[in-house]
Amino acid sequence: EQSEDMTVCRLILTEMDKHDDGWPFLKPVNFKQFPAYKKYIRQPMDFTTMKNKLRDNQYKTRGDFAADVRLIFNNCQTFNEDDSEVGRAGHNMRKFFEVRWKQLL
Ligand SMILES: Cc1ncccc1N[C@H]1CCCS(=O)(=O)C1
Repeated sequence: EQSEDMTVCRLILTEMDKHDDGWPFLKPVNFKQFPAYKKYIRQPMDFTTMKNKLRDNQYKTRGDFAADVRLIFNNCQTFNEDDSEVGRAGHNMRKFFEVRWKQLL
């Protein structure tokens, strides 16, 4: 059911927003703080942008939603060393998402 699908998406996004390791992904990366980011990351994404897209009904399927979540963590791996605060948070949050995503299938 379409609306139930979006309920699951909203639930997972809320859980990721509250997760201890979610802090690097709450808001768009600041290009002033990270000038190289704009050059290397073609499609930035973050939890607040996703919340707004959900609100504006911009996700038609669960797949569309999952693609944006995976974009966040793929961008994180592209820009951050695995052995860094943000890099580790990204790996932890990706794992959290994928496990939760399957549980709520
Ligand atoms: C996800 C990400 N990728 C690359 C650089 C930075 C970030 N996140 C930042 C978000 C604001 C707080 S911070 O500046 O410590 C980390």
